[in-house]
Amino acid sequence: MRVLIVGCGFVGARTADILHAAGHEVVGVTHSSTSAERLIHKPWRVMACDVSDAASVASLRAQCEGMAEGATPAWVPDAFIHCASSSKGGPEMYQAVYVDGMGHLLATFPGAFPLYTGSTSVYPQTDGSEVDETSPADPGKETGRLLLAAERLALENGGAVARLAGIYGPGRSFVLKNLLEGKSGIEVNKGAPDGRLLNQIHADDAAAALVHIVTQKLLGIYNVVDDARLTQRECLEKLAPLFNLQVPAEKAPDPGRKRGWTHKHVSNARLRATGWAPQYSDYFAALRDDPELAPSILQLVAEGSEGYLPRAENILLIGLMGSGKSTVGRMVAQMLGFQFVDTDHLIIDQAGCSIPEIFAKEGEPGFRQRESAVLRSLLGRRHCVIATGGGIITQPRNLPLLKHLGFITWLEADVRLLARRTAGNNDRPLLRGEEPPLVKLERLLGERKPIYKQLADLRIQTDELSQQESAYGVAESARIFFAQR
Ligand SMILES: Nc1ncnc2c1ncn2[C@@H]1O[C@H](COP(=O)(O)OP(=O)(O)OP(=O)(O)O)[C@@H](O)[C@H]1O
Ligand SMILES: O=C(O)C1=C[C@@H](O)[C@@H](O)[C@H](O)C1
Ligand SMILES: [Mg+2]
Repeated sequence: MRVLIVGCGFVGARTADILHAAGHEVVGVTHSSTSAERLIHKPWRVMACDVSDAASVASLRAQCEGMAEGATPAWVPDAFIHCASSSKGGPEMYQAVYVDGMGHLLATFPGAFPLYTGSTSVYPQTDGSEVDETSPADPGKETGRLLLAAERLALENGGAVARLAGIYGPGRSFVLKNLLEGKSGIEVNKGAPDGRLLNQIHADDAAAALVHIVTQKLLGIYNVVDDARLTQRECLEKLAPLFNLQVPAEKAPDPGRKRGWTHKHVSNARLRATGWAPQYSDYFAALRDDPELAPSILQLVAEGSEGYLPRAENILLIGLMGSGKSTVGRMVAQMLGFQFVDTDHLIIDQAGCSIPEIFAKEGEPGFRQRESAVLRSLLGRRHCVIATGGGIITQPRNLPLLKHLGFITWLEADVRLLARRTAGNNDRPLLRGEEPPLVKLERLLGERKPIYKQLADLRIQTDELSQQESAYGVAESARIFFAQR
């Protein structure tokens, strides 16, 4: 199938990736040549076009036709997906991008199946009711009415509309970002004593839904939302403790909300009945199973102008194999009355086999995936001493999690000492390869040192110290660190 994807943003680019990987011919369209450049590495074609301008859309068609050289028939799309965004503009932008844009695409590609991506914000209900595609959609705001006008164009021309709920994914989650930045509240009023009902969808699931609708040419309107029925209170009461934060206070709904204040639960039953199901049934499943979601938002907050990342009251030990993370960690836990946790042990328990067996069966990538999942599962824990695996810092996605999870100590020791300490057993597959252990440890130190250094709140050179002395140093430094925060 030949598909034109107009608007290759957060959902559009993913949709193009899925279609391309499934063997479809994809042309991705962005609104300017600068935005096209950002997608230059994609395996599908990218073209620039301003959908609000009829001449620009005509030129897009000419560019598509020009793709097929010589005698082969011109490249004409079998379907197009309008998922361009007005980038937060007002009614004029909505009219230009959504309504005029849809009109230009329909006129220019008359034979193509049209899919318009709208929004569940068109349902105006404020009574907490369950809404489906047959429920009244009559938003009070002008912008909402323009979304409906664009929808009508798709429907009247034998196409489909996907009404997307609030999209989140790696790098984007307003709920978590606001919470971490201390900006969230439970928006209550008389009709919603527990705050609004949240209707959300993971970007991967949204993209999979668009692919599902377009490849099957499903007709009519489909809500694209996950399976959860979740009030703001339920969400924040579960989310805040996961990040060691207080549940935010209640507040009045913000009258300036871009798409108005609504309180309804949007049903996905119609789309589910056609065979689509979300990979992430709710937001918490995504936090657990999407390896990038939580780390990316923690990173965003850490980099943000306010830059304050909440740190949980735990102690983490990092460092090379044999540096004493497990041994010293156990002692620190005892000194402070903290619980001792070892990520390597959690991985072994969860996998039901040893680390060398995991490496043999799944390779190092399999082991690293398990290690990241174990780290995510520690979100919300406090008063723990966490001994980590020596290579946990090799995965960039683990770094914001480690930083958030607590006070980080890097245990250092001379590599010859490490080689001696680790010589006695076969639990460390990385030291049982072709390379002699000392050479391997030296190489790993070279690769990892900058990351250990960047991450550590405290470095302890342990060569001359007993295990008790190291443990005492960690415990006292952590005590001071937490007392000062
Ligand atoms: N400061 C120390 N002095 C003497 N021996 C030590 C010291 N720290 C650790 N050891 C010994 O070194 C060996 C390896 O230590 P340990 O298992 O705690 O390392 P680790 O950092 O957890 O390694 P890995 O990354 O492989 O889990 C153990 O036998 C331990 O008793
Ligand atoms: O340094 C490493 O990469 C490793 C250290 C151990 O703790 C284990 O996590 C595993 O053997 C890998
Ligand atoms: Mg260990």
